[in-house]
Order: sequence, then structure tokens, then C-alpha cells
Amino acid sequence: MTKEILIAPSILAADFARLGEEITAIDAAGADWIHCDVMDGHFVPNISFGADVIKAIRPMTKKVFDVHLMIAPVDPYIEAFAKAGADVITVHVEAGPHLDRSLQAIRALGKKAGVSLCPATPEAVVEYVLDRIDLVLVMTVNPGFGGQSFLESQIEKIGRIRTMIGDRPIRLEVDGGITGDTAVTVAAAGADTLVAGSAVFRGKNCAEYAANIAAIRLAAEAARVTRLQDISAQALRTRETSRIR
Ligand SMILES: O=C(CO)[C@H](O)[C@H](O)COP(=O)(O)O
Repeated sequence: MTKEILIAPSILAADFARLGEEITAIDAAGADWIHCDVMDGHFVPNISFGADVIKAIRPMTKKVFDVHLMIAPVDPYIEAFAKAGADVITVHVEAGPHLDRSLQAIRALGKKAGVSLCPATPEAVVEYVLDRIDLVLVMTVNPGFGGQSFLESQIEKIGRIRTMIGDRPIRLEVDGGITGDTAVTVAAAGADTLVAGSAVFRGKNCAEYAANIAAIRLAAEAARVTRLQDISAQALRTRETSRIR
């Protein structure tokens, strides 16, 4: 069953010159998590910020810091991000070399562990780490830049991972091109945690950030409820059919 929708604004789209104020603003605007995109110019073709920046902004909010590491190698840096104040640390399947080892290292530091898949990566790998993770992050754009268009090709993958997760306490997060419209699509497919950069920070101030977050949440929550009702109705129909036979 999908959990209630969480909205995680990506600070990649924030005004870096006023990063502290931007964190305070999205906190007040109703962000559930703060999504931090760490890029190394090697695993992805862009450089964003590192552990020192996360440490500097950590005191600005009590909200969960959801740290998405788009870096390779990743293992030598996991501890630095844990110490900087990350609550959830997500690593890429493609970053290697040993995904299982990276996930164990994150949990050994007392943090929640996430695994992320680029758009062209099949989901089968998730099955082998289900007991090591708290989150799966499906990239709905190729990682590296904000403001890209949502890739429809990921919708079925989201649905298959939802089925794979079942009732486990694992969040299913999506990242890239999330707007009010695509929020409906991903929540209908089973996503419960939505990262949004441009669609939140295109606002000019806290009130506009709040309106943008609320619009995405409302759209996604309605789709989630419809999805759950459809599943219940289908289960009921299956029970009725088997009773009649
Ligand atoms: O991880 C990312 C890119 O690698 C960004 O978080 C993602 O693209 C969100 O930005 P937007 O909502 O503007 O698409």
C-alpha cells in the first residue's frame, strides 16, 4: 500500500546566493523533506555542492535531509555526508562498484539508505537489496540538471517497483520533471515521495513556494487515493468471482 505523499523540494533550483534563506522558506512553505542533489562532474555532467554546504545549511531546519549522491566513486564520501547531517543517503546503482557494500555502510552510520536508478537502468537489481534499503529513487530525467522534461518511459518501471516493494517500509521516490500534471501520473503508478525543483522554486517567495508545494501534493494525493480505491475494487471483484465459481 502506498504511504501518504511527501514533497521534497530540490535545492538545486534554489537561489544559491541566499541558500540559508531558501531553506527557511521551503521549510515554512510545507516541504516534508529537503532534497539535496550532490553532483561531481564525473558521474553526471554537472557540479553542484558537497558535504560542507550541507553541513552549513543543516541548522536552518529540522526537516529530513534527503541527500542524493550523484557521485562516483561514492564509498569514500558516505561518512562525510552522514556527519554533515544527512538523514537519508541515496546512492546510484550505476555508481558502483559494490552497491550492497555502500548500502550497508550507510545503515552502519545510522542513516536511512536509498538506491537510485537512472532512466535506462532496469529495476531487477532492487530485488537483491530490498532488505538493505529504506528508499528507491527512480530518476524520471537523466541525472545532472534541473528543469528537464519528465520521461514517460519510467511510469511502468515505477509500477513494477511498487509491486516489488509490497508492504515493506520502503519509500518510492521520483525525481525529475515533476509538476502538478506529472505528479498525478507518478502517484497513480505508485510513487509516494516526489522531488520537485523548478516547479517549486519558480515561485518568487515563501507564499508562492507554499502554493506550488500544495498544488503538487493535492494532485498526487488525489491520484494516490484513486489508485488505492481501484486496488480495493479489483480485490473485491476477484473475491466475488471466486465465490460465484
Ligand atoms: O536530480 C536532479 C537532476 O539530476 C534534480 O533533482 C531534478 O532534476 C529535479 O529538478 P526539476 O524538478 O527541475 O526537474
